[in-house]
Amino acid sequence: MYLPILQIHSEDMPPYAIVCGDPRRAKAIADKLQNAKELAFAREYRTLVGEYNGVRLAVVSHGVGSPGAAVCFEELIRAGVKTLIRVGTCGSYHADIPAGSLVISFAAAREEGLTKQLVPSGFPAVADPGIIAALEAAAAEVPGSGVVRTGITVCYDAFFTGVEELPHRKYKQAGILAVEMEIAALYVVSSLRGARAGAILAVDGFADEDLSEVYDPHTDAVAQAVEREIGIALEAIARLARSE
Ligand SMILES: O=P(O)(O)O[C@H]1O[C@H](CO)[C@@H](O)[C@H]1O
Ligand SMILES: O=c1cc[nH]c(=O)[nH]1
Repeated sequence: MYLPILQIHSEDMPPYAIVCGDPRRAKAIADKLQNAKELAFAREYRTLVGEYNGVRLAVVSHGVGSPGAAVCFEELIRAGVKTLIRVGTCGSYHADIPAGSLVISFAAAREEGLTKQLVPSGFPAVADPGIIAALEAAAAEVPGSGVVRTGITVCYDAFFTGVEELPHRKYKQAGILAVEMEIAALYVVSSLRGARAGAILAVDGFADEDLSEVYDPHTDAVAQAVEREIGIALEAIARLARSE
């Protein structure tokens, strides 16, 4: 089967995939694989395949924001991908989860618009527990400094605030760890289409006004956290593959 938006053939796709927003991050992840090959680079969707410790996997960029990312997730699942791990960045709500920390998201509050067009408001955006366990186990093994926390994240469409206030204060008070823009789509689409998903995020700053300073996602601390989460996601996939 030919997937017209990603511009890939399902026959070329393995059952495991790492997904991320940035096409350059996708290439950086694929550079850690053996026999890596780029299959397509269409719009924001860069698809590469390779092997990690004998496990074939794809690495695919989905761009910024849920509608475009959902197109990517839908086509990957149609192509036969069964396990998707998002390796992203996020803004933290808490002073003790500063830039350079990692957040494993086991569920997402659905503050974006895309999933409202797919499922009723009561439908949860949840990760696969096996993937979360594999990410946590891999995080305990992959070296690196900095906080690693597992919890709930919130998914927005807006990155910059307009004249309406984003509900940061309420979600922070409710114990949400961090904000990003695609996990709700990933978890809902995966649930609907019979795939399993999880996500790990590198904190690149603070998301709300109480804590925010100058936003700079290009620091050494963030780069090191991204490097570490890539290692954790690859190890998690190796663990999942070994257990199957
Ligand atoms: O680093 P990525 O994977 O792109 O994730 C986060 O970064 C982007 C915003 O800068 C959004 O896509 C958000 O979800
Ligand atoms: O969506 C995002 C991603 C990274 N950092 C943020 O503050 N927000």
